[in-house]
Amino acid sequence: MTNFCSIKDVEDPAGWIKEAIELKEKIEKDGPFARSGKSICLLFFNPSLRTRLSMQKAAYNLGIESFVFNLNSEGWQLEFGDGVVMNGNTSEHIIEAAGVMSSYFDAIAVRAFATLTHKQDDYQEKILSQFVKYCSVPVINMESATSHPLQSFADMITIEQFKKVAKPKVVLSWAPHPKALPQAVANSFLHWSNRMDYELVLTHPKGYELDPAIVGNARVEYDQNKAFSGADFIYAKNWSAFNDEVYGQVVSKDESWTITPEKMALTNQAKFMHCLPIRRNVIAMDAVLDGPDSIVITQAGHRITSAQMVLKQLLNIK
Ligand SMILES: NCCC[C@H](NC(=O)CCC(=O)O)C(=O)O
Ligand SMILES: NC(=O)OP(=O)(O)O
Repeated sequence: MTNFCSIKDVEDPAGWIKEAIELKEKIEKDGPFARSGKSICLLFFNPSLRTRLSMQKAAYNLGIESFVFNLNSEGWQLEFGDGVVMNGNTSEHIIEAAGVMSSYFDAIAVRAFATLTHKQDDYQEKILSQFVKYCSVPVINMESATSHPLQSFADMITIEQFKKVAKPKVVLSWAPHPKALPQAVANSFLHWSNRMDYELVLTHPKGYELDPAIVGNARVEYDQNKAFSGADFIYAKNWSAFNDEVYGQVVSKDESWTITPEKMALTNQAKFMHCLPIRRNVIAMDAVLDGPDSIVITQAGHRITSAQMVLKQLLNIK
């Protein structure tokens, strides 16, 4: 594996889940690895709590030094265009920035959210692909325009930990949000769960259809109550519209889609999941988040489990 940018970089997701749990258990038993002499740069164009801290903790557990760089507030404004006359606001080209950082570190991890205004740039992964192109060391996706594989890998580890039947019913449900959010988490969740042996259902209001190529074998059910019936896992997430004419827009804030205890009662005592951060009483009610079936904290804990596996593989840590 040369990069970790999407599920395409992972041949055997089920094998990875197993190995990630073994690695977690080994670290819990034996403590952190000895210093490896390796180092990683965590580059953020957007805010983060879990991704930043879980990557740093995973690096610490593997004896890797991590350096955080909040590029928007602390770095030069980067230029990504080819052949641009740089007499405007951008001070440094990705060509030099990536070249220099590759000479300092053994891997570069990047968080760069979708623009939500330029669909083509977003779905061609304009920013992440430029890092892949110009970095000479592995690149790790810490949530790009269209995917968040570290999150989905953690989500699959969590489902495997909590599932009570061999083939659980897993429901990805849209929920309302005041702001326009990316499709990355939902896309990645579909990428990964399509590779698992799940009964996969996607539910959202009309107008929130996702890329059909990514939806894959998930069954789309526009009636949220029907989707929830008999579910073993409810994964809530908001995303903005994908369709061309309304790309990146909030086309509905329908409050009837908020996850309530009444809706959870339709399920097979489903576990409640969300990638966090979550808007309480908008995405899901307090009673759901504070109830016994919410596993969001364990899920966030597995961000370390997944990050450890990715770093160990990419940096060849023994
Ligand atoms: N990395 C996890 C989610 C990040 C982002 N959420 C957000 O921007 C929420 C912001 C807010 O609630 O104000 C998203 O949906 O892709
Ligand atoms: N779930 C997730 O990626 O959280 P952060 O945005 O806080 O990193």
